[in-house]
Amino acid sequence: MKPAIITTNLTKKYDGKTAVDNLNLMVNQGELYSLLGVNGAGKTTTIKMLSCLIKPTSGDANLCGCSVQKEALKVKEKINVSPQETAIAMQLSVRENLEFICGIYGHDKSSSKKKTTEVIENLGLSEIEHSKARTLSGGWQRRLSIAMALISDPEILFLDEPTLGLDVIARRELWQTIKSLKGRKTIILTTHYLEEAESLSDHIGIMTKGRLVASGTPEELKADAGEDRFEEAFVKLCEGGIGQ
Ligand SMILES: Nc1ncnc2c1ncn2[C@@H]1O[C@H](COP(=O)(O)OP(=O)(O)OP(=O)(O)O)[C@@H](O)[C@H]1O
Repeated sequence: MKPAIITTNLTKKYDGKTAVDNLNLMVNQGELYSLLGVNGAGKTTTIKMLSCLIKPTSGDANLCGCSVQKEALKVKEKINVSPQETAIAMQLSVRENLEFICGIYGHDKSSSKKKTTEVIENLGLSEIEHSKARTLSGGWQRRLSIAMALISDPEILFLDEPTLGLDVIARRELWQTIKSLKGRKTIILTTHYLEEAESLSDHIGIMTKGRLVASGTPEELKADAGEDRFEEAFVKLCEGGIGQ
């Protein structure tokens, strides 16, 4: 398997305070990797550095062969982000939102229609394609937000807390959408829902105070912590930092 992301001593300091501390992780192409950690652990800062929204203080990350320090523009062509705060135009329909994004990426009218239809079909949005975004439930809005991020055909997709605030049914429906992308895209997910990480991830990294304190498959992490339940393993690994 080829690596999609390799970070080397990736570090971010804010006014001398270290938010991400010499992070070394590797994510293989086509896998779903979850970054977990308690509030303030450094997950969002890591995602922001990997998606070139902020510059690392030191160290580097290589995404699909390109350095975030030296080739940020090339990295941006290969990735996309479905952010926590949705970037949907509420007065537009689902189709109009997607066609608008196609325009930003330089598609002409007929190619926009074709690409939009393809993404609508792939993400199961057909029944709501003509609904105004503002009339959609939170779950549908998140699905539209992911669809918008897929218009550019990114090799790597970042999903920052994609199911935050969704009810349990909508959350599980979104899991199906995310599962349907597995293997086709490299996905980096942050979440506070441990059951979600356990159910969806190929590999999980656990961060505490800016450092990666454990990494492995959900089964490996449970075995490392000597726990049957993932939640117990997570707490133990956060506190003890074993299992690297
Ligand atoms: N722009 C900023 N300026 C100063 N400090 C910051 C900034 N952004 C983040 N931090 C600090 O960096 C640390 C890591 O924050 P970060 O948001 O990456 O954590 P997180 O794991 O994503 O947390 P959460 O789960 O609450 O979203 C925290 O101590 C935070 O206060």
